[in-house]
Parts: sequence; C-alpha cells; structure tokens
Amino acid sequence: MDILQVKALNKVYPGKVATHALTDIHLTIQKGEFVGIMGPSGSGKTTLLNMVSTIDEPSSGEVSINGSNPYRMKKNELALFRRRQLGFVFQDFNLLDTLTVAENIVLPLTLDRKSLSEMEMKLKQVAERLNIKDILNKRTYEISGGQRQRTAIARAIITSPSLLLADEPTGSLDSNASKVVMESLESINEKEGTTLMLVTHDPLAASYCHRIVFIKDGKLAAEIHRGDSRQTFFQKIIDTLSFWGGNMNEFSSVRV
Ligand SMILES: Nc1ncnc2c1ncn2[C@@H]1O[C@H](COP(=O)(O)OP(=O)(O)OP(=O)(O)O)[C@@H](O)[C@H]1O
Repeated sequence: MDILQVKALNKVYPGKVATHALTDIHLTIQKGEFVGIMGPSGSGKTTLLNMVSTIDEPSSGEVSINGSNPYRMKKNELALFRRRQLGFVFQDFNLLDTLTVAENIVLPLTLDRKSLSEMEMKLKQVAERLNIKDILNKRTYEISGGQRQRTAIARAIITSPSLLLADEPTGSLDSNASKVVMESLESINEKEGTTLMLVTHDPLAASYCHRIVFIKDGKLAAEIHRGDSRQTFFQKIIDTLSFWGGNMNEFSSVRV
C-alpha cells in the first residue's frame, strides 16, 4: 500500500531570478518503508520535505498521502489532516521549555481533546518505546540533546501518524546520541510499522534507512537499497554521495 505518492512535482521560488528548486519529481513510499533523502546543500531536500509536510505548496504536480491530496483540502480539514496523519521531527527538537517531557509528548492528544486515560495509556507506550520513562517529569532544559530528540519523536508518534517526517534529526547531536536516536527510529519502524521519510546529510544516520533517494539540482539523481549489512550500505552511501558530486566536507566523518 502506498503511503506517499509524489507525481511530476515542480517547485519554483519566484524572485528577480526564479529558482527551480524541484523538477519533475516522482516518488512513492510504501507502508512500513524507511526512506532517506540525501543530496548536496541546496539540492532541494528541504523543499521536497516541505511539499510533503504541506508547509509550502508545489508549483505543479501531485502529492498524495494515504490516498488524500492535502492541497485540495480546506484550511481546517488540512490542520486536522496534518495533526492526525503526519508526525514531524526537527533538528532543533521544537519542544516547549515551560512544559515537562510528559506534557510535551501528550500535546497533540490535548489538542485533539482525548480523554485523560487514553493520554496516560499512550504516554506510557511511547515512553517505553523511546526509553524515556524515567525523565517524564523533568523540564526539557534538564535533559540531554539525545533525550530531547527522543521526547520529540515520542510526541511525533503518539498520534500513530501514517507518515513520520524527520528533517536532520541528528544534526544537533554528537555521534553517541545520534546512534541512540537512529536506533529509536529504526525500532519505531520495525516494531510499530511506522513509515518514515528522513532528510539527512549524515551517512551514518542514512545507513539505518531501507532505501535512499539522492537529489541533485532539484532532480532525482539516484536510488540505492540496503541489503543485509548496514556497514556495506554505509560505504555505498559514501560512494554514491561522492559520485553525485556532493561536497564530502558537508558530510560527517563518523564511521559505523
Ligand atoms: N523560500 C525560498 N525562496 C527562494 N529560494 C529558496 C527558498 N527556499 C529554498 N530556496 C532555494 O531552493 C533551492 C533548494 O533549497 P533547499 O533548502 O530545498 O535545499 P536543501 O537540499 O535542503 O539544502 P540544505 O542541505 O543546505 O538544507 C536552493 O537553491 C535554495 O536557495
């Protein structure tokens, strides 16, 4: 079953000199897949993520998520659709410092006016999955970067979204915390069957994906699939990045 279908997608940013950020993108992501998007700086990764997350509108083409085209929805319908069908994880966590970890996590359910017992049950489930049970009563400034990102992931999955979108989720973390965060995303994908789309510069983070789509100058340039070995996939990612002209200085030097 297709969770995401992107067809003939184009995005032009108008201006004195218009930027053709995406050209004729076709991309399908099936239920349960874990797909990475990579490419050099300015290649169009964030633009693609913004079109899928409905943050910004395509200039032409189609986006379909779980069978619905969000760009044909009215404003209220779209807000509800985003809250129920999509989960977001960002580089800088986007947590509210005035709330505890638990309050941050249940925020989407509060907005949906779910009962207290349902919130407590779901909070327990996601906190166990992300291994953050012991920090639920802390404020977000009292926990580490890796714990903050796991809190953000817990908040993103508490509504059981059809598609979890992650934009550089390890970008602000050291290599140990990155590993724990990527293992958490992998476990959510494997155990909950959550479909994931991840934008990253980091080959190590990308090596957790099943499939990586490379973008160059706004066009799809290559696609590689992971076999049994993450180590081999990591090397394949490095090779593909250097072949497609990414500046290797942009990529982290971590090793599996
Ligand atoms: N709001 C905007 N207005 C005008 N041009 C934009 C806008 N956002 C992005 N661009 C341009 O579109 C192109 C693609 O940018 P995008 O941010 O999608 O790239 P990226 O691959 O995510 O880059 P990075 O890895 O550096 O984040 C670039 O040339 C960028 O300058």
